[in-house]
Amino acid sequence: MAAAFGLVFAGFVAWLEVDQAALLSTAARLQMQALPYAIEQQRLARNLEVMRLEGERVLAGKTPQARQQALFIVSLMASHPSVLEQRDARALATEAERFLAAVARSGAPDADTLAEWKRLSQRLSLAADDITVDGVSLANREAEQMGEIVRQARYKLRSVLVLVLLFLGGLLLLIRRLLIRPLQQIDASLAGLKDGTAPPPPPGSALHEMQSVEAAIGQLRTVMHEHAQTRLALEQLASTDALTGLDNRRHFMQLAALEFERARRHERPVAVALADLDHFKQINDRYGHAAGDAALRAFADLVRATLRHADLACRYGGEEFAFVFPETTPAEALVLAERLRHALSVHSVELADGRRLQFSLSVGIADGDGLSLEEALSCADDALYRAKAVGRNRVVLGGEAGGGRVLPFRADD
Ligand SMILES: Nc1nc2c(ncn2[C@@H]2O[C@H](COP(=O)(O)OP(=O)(O)OP(=O)(O)O)[C@@H](O)[C@H]2O)c(=O)[nH]1
Repeated sequence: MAAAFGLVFAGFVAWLEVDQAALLSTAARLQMQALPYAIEQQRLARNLEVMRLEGERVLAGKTPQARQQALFIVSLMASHPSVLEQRDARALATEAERFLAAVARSGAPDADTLAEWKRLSQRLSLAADDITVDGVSLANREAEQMGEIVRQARYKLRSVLVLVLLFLGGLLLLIRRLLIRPLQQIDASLAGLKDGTAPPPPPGSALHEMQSVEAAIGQLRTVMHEHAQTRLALEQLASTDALTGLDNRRHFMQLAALEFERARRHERPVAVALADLDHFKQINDRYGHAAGDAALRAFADLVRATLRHADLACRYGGEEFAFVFPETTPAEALVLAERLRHALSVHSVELADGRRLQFSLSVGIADGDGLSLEEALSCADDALYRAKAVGRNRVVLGGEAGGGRVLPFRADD
């Protein structure tokens, strides 16, 4: 496009240069020929006019001296180089000079002489007019030609201006299509690349360099997406118990500490619980380790289905599980734990050989109010110990909330 524009533009410039040369040569002609010619013709016309006027004086002269003086000037004009150079003027001037010389010699003119002079005078006057017009018309023609060249040049300049505007408009459109829009798309893609989910910029540019950038962003997106997936997977691994899918103990302790801090700051209730599957060793021994694993997974599913979304649950270790119940009083925690215990008591796990396995749960609960997380867990551990001690498959509220007593909370299954 730039090359085409350059060619057309150069053509216009060359065209304008032709006009400029024509203008210069016309101006030179006007200066060197037309104006001197006009001045020469003016001089000739003036001489003929002077001849005519002096001829009038010859005819009107009262004395021979006056007529001779006027005739002398007539002769001077008739022999002027400007008159002699022009054939028609010279002939007319000679004719007038001879006629006036005769008149000057003969004295007072008669009617025929006056009539003859009148004709000669008219011819002199007309010749002077014609010569004046002729001199000016050449200069006029040259001046008109210069005006025409200037007018043409103005049209051409306007055409060049329109061409330049069209080129600039086209250039802007191209820049927008090939550079600005792809850059905006690349910018949007870069802005959304943080999580690796941003789509790569659609191919928007015909420019090779821009396509390379777009392709690089597509690759970067893929790498970042994989990186984000890997990071998520690692975070999951680092915070989740592989067997049950519940939070692991380390992650649980972090979340629980935050929850305790929040409850303490806002003076809100919070409760904790420790749960232990009963006689789990027997399950392993009787049905095998895989059955024990299946039981642990089934219990985790039950936890997820039974507890509220805001409750925290983790595999605390082995067959032991820990819970934090935010915004929950000890009495409400008892209800929650009992709901879980009851759900397990009516649940059975189908083993690989088709047999169904049933097992129970003991839970110790503690009020977190005024305690640290560790203190509350220790209190719940005591309650769990008591639940085991008084027969298992029950929920026990420990600490002061339990009134210093073991409170078996066992519903009828
Ligand atoms: N299958 C399986 N068993 C586990 C896992 N973790 C711990 N155990 C077993 O769980 C059993 C826990 O037994 P104990 O601590 O004696 O307690 P228990 O048999 O449940 O008896 P109580 O707690 O007093 O009711 C051990 O035999 C462990 O090997 C596990 O991930 N999978």
